[in-house]
Amino acid sequence: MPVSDFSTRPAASADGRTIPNLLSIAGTDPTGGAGIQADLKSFAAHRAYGMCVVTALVAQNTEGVRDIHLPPVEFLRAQLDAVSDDVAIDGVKVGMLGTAEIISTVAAWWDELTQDSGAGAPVLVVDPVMVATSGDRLLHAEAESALNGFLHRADLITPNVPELALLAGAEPAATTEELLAQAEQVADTHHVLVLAKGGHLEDATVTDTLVHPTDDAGHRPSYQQFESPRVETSSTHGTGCSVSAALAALRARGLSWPESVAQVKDWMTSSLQAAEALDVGRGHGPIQHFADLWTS
Ligand SMILES: Nc1ncnc2c1ncn2[C@@H]1O[C@H](COP(=O)(O)OP(=O)(O)OP(=O)(O)O)[C@@H](O)[C@H]1O
Ligand SMILES: Cc1ncc(COP(=O)(O)O)c(N)n1
Repeated sequence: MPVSDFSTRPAASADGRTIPNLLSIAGTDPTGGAGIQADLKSFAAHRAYGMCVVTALVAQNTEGVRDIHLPPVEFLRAQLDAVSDDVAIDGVKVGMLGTAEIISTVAAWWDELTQDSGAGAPVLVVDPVMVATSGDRLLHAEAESALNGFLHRADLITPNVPELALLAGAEPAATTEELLAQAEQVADTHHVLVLAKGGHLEDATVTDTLVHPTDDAGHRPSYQQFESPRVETSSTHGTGCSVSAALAALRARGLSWPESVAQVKDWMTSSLQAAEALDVGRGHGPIQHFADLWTS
């Protein structure tokens, strides 16, 4: 956890910029609902300038993943350097990493980028993408321990129910209580703030919870819970990607984590409600990122 204070952070405008520069490091979805394509829409919906570095080219659609092509890691590093040699980055969202080699390449770049920056480091949100909604694996099973070794760098991680179970080495939680116990374990293991997302539970209310690690005195700040009504829709492809990108953007704009989560939950509810106006694919369709913008 590189940021000592979990609740406040200077806005990107502290050095004169009012529109933060946000980078997504993730895989692709040619149907535009998940991965990098979702992240860029989410950055734009939250008034941030979006940039992207591709970790994996994924031949997928709303029905599932067909194939994955991994560019050489030297080329991944070249993409990362091309951005950071030129642009002041205010926030980074990391999604699909795929392999241990990709994880160590991104980690080395991040460590060099931030070695002297202290609290001035970009916001880092890690969505520990492992398995797609369709059930297809997006992270090699043998890379799970490498992903565990990456997480302490993050300001916030945003696992869903199955991802939190894999990180905690447990069965997927069936209740919010089980989810929170796993989140506490993961928060303490990696000393990182966890947003435990409840989308995969079946309650009529979807609850996401910010779970802090214990501090040096063994004290854990109280949970902050964010509830919203469950929207009945099959258009949930890319919700996790979109939420993590939105949180990175709002935090880089200077909102606290609780303010960011509250705002993103409201936005996600309207994006899911408006998704039926889209007609994209036969499987799990995308959300409507711009529902609040396209009012006519
Ligand atoms: N049906 C729903 N109605 C309202 N909010 C939802 C619904 N499903 C998910 N959300 C919200 O969307 C976000 C993503 O939740 P979820 O737990 O589904 O993550 P995820 O599994 O990573 O997403 P993805 O479907 O992209 O894999 C959370 O903020 C959650 O509260
Ligand atoms: C490149 C990429 N990253 C992440 C996801 C997860 O999204 P979902 O669980 O909604 O399929 C995905 N399908 N593809």
